[in-house]
Amino acid sequence: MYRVLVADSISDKGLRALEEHPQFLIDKIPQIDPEELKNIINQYDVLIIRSRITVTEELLENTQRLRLIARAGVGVDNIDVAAATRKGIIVVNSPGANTIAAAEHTFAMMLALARKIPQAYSSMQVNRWERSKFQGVELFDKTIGIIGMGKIGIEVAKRAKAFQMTVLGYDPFLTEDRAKNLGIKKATLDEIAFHSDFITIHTPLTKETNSLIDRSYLEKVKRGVRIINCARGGIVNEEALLEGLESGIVAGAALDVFVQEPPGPELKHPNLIVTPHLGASTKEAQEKVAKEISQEVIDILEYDSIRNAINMPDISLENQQTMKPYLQLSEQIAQIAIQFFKEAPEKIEVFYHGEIADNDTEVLSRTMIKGILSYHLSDTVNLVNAHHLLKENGLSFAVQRNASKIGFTNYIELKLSNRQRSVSIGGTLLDGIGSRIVKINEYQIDVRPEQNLLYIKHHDIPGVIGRVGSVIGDHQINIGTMQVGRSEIGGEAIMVLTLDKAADDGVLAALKETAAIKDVKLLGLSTGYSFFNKPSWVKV
Ligand SMILES: NC(=O)c1ccc[n+]([C@@H]2O[C@H](COP(=O)([O-])OP(=O)(O)OC[C@H]3O[C@@H](n4cnc5c(N)ncnc54)[C@H](O)[C@@H]3O)[C@@H](O)[C@H]2O)c1
Ligand SMILES: O=C(O)CC[C@@H](O)C(=O)O
Repeated sequence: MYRVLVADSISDKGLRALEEHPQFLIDKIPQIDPEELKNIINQYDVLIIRSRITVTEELLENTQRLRLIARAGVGVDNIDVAAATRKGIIVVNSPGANTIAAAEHTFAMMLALARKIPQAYSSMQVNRWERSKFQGVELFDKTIGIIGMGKIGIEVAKRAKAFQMTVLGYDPFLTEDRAKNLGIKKATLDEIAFHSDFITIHTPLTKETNSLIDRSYLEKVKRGVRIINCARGGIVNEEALLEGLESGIVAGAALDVFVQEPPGPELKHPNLIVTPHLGASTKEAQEKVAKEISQEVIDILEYDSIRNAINMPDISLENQQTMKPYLQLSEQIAQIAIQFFKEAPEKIEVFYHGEIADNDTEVLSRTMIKGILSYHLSDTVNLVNAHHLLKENGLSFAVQRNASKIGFTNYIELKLSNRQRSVSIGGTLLDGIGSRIVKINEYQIDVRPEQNLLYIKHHDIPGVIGRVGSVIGDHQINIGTMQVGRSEIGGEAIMVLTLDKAADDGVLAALKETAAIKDVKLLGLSTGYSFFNKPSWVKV
């Protein structure tokens, strides 16, 4: 059972799938205050929020249990994603579900601004009839500059075209071809300033976009420009905007988002219209975001399938079946390799060969890192914080990929090294047969990775195999399979056995007494695979 805290007002209809799922127990506290949240967060596996709650590092310090923060919406600027990543907590959002709502709100704001509807309404509320005071402007034949041509920017562009506006778009990822297909002109930020009658922003708040529309930008705009911000507070510098409105350079502005929400009383001007962060607030969008988030929570926790994580690579439900055996193989390769080390390795190198090299293998790499680090750090390591813990522990990491096959359709090799030693483990997935460990250092083998492997390094002389068999048999342990690999006849060789139960110290000591045996190691492997170390934290 997973416990879920819904700490914001989220559509009940959208949450239905989660509520009806037998594995999830949901508490809804939509108006929870930060102090209460801090006190109870450690009781939950999942936190679902909108933009009201700020998830800080300090809040996360109060939980060892939380594994997933789900943002019912797009912006994750109210979540300290870096702190969540360090703690191994997945952060997901629901991009796209509120795109139409935000694009329509932008248009509602633009029309209200052009026709001074809020001002006219307020005037009539005090029994005035001021027809000439509220003369507006048309959108028809005007130029609109859209900064940020992502999902919402594109929907705004389509609607602007329906109003027969000339559309200029700026986005670092907007290509000439894409602009042409959308029927708009690709422009620079300056061109948008020089030519636009309306400027609307649809970017996230980043270091680059913070105060993007500032005093110096407003010096370049066309006098009488109208500015709309339904993206994030702070992209339009609020003081510069008030100055622009006061001087008349800016004829009007519409803000749905603010540096501080709610904003202070100083953010007022007769030509400034405002809404309290309503861009995503439609019945339809709220149902959609909640439905998407519910499904994501279920998919991640029940099926290890990830779609919209901010701090994890995607692994869709569709390719889950293909990937799962590779995930398990990667983890087992790492577990074998790390058990050859007394001191931690300093360097991790991963080689992907064959068809697998053409795929996004990030999740496999993270699985190997997890397998290596959790040997010492136990279940504090997961796929989310794998890279962070790797850096924190000073290990270097490199990946090489080569689509050409080296004997197998797919081949994964992991090399761990430090100043004392270097170990390479290779594995593959054989069609219809399953996973195999096919290389240990310079030795070719063919071993099915099972829970108990016994590795023996010995001189390639007669009698060793018989001696090993009888020692293990004397200890009442059944041998499943036995594989030998040697570099040259009469030289050094290895033997890898699968055992039905783990060999105890007595077996290992007896084997070590055999003169021809140079090294003996019991390699314990996990069987079954999951992103997290579930048993330790799934509890109600
Ligand atoms: N007011 C609301 O309630 C509401 C609702 C939904 C989304 N939003 C906000 O709207 C914004 C856009 O959302 P979206 O779903 O379209 O996101 P998106 O990721 O689809 O698009 C954002 C676009 O901004 C572009 N961009 C990033 N940096 C840029 C820069 N420096 N200059 C120009 N373009 C830049 C990106 O390349 C991307 O194409 C986000 O900030 C989101 O949080 C607000
Ligand atoms: O939760 C909300 O209503 C705001 C959502 C919006 O700002 C977003 O980024 O998706």
